[in-house]
Amino acid sequence: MQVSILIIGIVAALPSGGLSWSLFTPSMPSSTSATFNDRPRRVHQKPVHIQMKVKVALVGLPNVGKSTLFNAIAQKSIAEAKNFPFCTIEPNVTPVPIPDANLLPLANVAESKKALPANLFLVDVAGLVKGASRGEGLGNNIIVHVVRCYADNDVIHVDGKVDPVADAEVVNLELLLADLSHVQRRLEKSTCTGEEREVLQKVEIALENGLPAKSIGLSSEEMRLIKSMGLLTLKPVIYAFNVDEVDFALDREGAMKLAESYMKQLHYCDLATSFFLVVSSKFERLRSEPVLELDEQLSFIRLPLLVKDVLDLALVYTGPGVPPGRSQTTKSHILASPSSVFDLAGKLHGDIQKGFMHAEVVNAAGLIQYDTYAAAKESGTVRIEGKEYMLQGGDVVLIKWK
Ligand SMILES: Nc1ncnc2c1ncn2[C@@H]1O[C@H](COP(=O)(O)OP(=O)(O)OP(=O)(O)O)[C@@H](O)[C@H]1O
Ligand SMILES: [Mg+2]
Repeated sequence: MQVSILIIGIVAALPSGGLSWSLFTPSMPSSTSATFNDRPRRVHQKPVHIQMKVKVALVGLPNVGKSTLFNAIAQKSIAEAKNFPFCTIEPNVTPVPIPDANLLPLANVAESKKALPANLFLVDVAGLVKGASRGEGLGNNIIVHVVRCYADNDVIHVDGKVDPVADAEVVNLELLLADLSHVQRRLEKSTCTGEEREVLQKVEIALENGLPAKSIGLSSEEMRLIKSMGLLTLKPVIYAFNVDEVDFALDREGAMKLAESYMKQLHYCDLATSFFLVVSSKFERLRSEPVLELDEQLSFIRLPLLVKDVLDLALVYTGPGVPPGRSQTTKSHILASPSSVFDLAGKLHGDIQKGFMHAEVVNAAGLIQYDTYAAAKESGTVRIEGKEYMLQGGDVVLIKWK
């Protein structure tokens, strides 16, 4: 079995509009920093409504390593990853747990038998090629665009040579064209009127000029009007530059710098809402259990964490406080943002929402200071909230219902 690495670094567009290094490899100097100053900055646009089931699509040219990365992140050999283009035809989907340092301590406090992390759903789609825009990635919340950087001559490249920027642009253009044809089809319909038509006309002009829809700074109201179309270029993008594992092991900083320079050369890309990682997807040291805790050795698990940050997902917990014997599980949930405690009750069970009386709420970090839920309650750390209470990330919730 080959022992190899997959290490990730990120240059992320911060909500402030600036770009800064955020590196997770311990050997990288924390002072490393870079800013893209050569493009106009736009305000980071967060998606307004997130589904409970968060889907992450891996897109890219054929044979760039999407399925290999999919298997590495899922820690299972699910997708066939072989050295020939269009190996993947039907999409593969797998749940991927979001690593969460709070979950096991909370399960201890709750005396739960099981700890269930919140999952993202990773979707490995067929390779995209020039002129074949079919809207892959529709229905997903975020796109992870896998770009081949590894040079291995034995692995076939659809265009005969490895050129990360040219490859990424082919895919970006395909995403733009898929949206353009989608928007134009909608505009042809007589039912497309008023404000919706105005927004789509704006989007059409942007797309015709090679600009992703998200780059034009649509308001939340405008986003809402066209949300059901699921336009690809409105979704946040994480570029995953898939590099040779040996090169990356020898010079991580060099690989990061190179990836950063690729980002700067992209045209059909909105840098303000784009993020990148450097990965070496040929990671074959699979585990039998999903990875729940952060582990620097297995730093590919940073991808789910980055997705969580980019989509601004809040995690809340249930389980602690339920009398031992009744609940066996401490569970983490991804919330649509913003969500009330009443919404969460509905997600748990219709009867719990129907019979909702009040909720006990405590912050996870506060609760794990105590040995038991009862001790936290006695100390006054646990609050009582009504159904309008808007949940905060890190809330531990016990719903009282009749
Ligand atoms: N970092 C890497 N270094 C070297 N080889 C790699 C790397 N990542 C993937 N490969 C190899 O590239 C080939 C294609 O990988 P994979 O099947 O994952 O691509 P894919 O993008 O899913 O392709 P398709 O679109 O055809 O389904 C495989 O032989 C895989 O082992
Ligand atoms: Mg594949």
